[in-house]
Amino acid sequence: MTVQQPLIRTAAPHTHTTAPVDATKITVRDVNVFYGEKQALDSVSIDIPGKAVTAFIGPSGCGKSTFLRCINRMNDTIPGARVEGRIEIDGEDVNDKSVDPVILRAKVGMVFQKPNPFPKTIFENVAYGPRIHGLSSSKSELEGIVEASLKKAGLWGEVSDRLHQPGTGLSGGQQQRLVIARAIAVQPEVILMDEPCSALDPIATARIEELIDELRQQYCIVIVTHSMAQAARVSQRTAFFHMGKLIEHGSTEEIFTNPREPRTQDYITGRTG
Ligand SMILES: Nc1ncnc2c1ncn2[C@@H]1O[C@H](COP(=O)(O)OP(=O)(O)OP(=O)(O)O)[C@@H](O)[C@H]1O
Repeated sequence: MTVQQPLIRTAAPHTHTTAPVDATKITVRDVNVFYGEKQALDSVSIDIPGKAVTAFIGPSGCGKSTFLRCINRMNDTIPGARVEGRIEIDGEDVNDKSVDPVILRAKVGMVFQKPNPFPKTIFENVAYGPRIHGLSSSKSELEGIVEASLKKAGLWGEVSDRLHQPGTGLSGGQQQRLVIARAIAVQPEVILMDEPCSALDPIATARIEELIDELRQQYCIVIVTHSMAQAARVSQRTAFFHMGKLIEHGSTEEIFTNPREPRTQDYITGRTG
């Protein structure tokens, strides 16, 4: 196959592409998802590494968000949705009857397209999770968790003097970092991001991308993005979906420079989309 020059360039190797990725964190085998009679995902199997960013790309409606929601059982909340197959995190079946979805969703945090802070103060947005999950035994411990989470989300410097003002008063990019701090506060292992920058301007987007690059040192991150440039910039692994099927996955560099499948090639070169 003749491989054309890619339209999208992956970031310089020192930032990620040649960095070794960690061992498998999430194991997915033969996952099918149905909404009523309609099948949205067809026999998806993939191993997702820990301490790395995996990007899900593909045309609109191919099932990226549906698959992301399988990982923390958010599809359970959609009437008529049915998930088959096996998804394990560190060898534990997320769909096992013994798994409490509330605890699972703390371990597997989620960030959505539109920042969704609670209508509470900045402090309360971050403190809420640790409080309900019993992660702190004193006020000062809780304050410590809030500060550490806001620092990890790169927001502390901008909000430390107004912690008791509403979270909704922040800019879109700050709100998205607040939501990330809220996820971090309950000690997640995996962070799922569903087009986290699509409502943000380029500067706020760049700030979130930098943050994602920092967070991957500590967390398994899975990001759905419509921007192939973003996938190339932030991820070490990329998975290409098309019409409910996982067509191809591999290192981001490979997928963007030398895809095995013509459908991947057509998508990344902009011939389909
Ligand atoms: N709640 C739902 N009820 C019924 N069908 C749904 C629901 N959510 C998604 N679907 C369908 O499942 C398929 C996959 O949708 P999904 O949102 O996962 O795709 P996507 O790749 O994330 O799309 P996009 O890039 O546009 O966000 C689509 O055909 C969609 O219409």
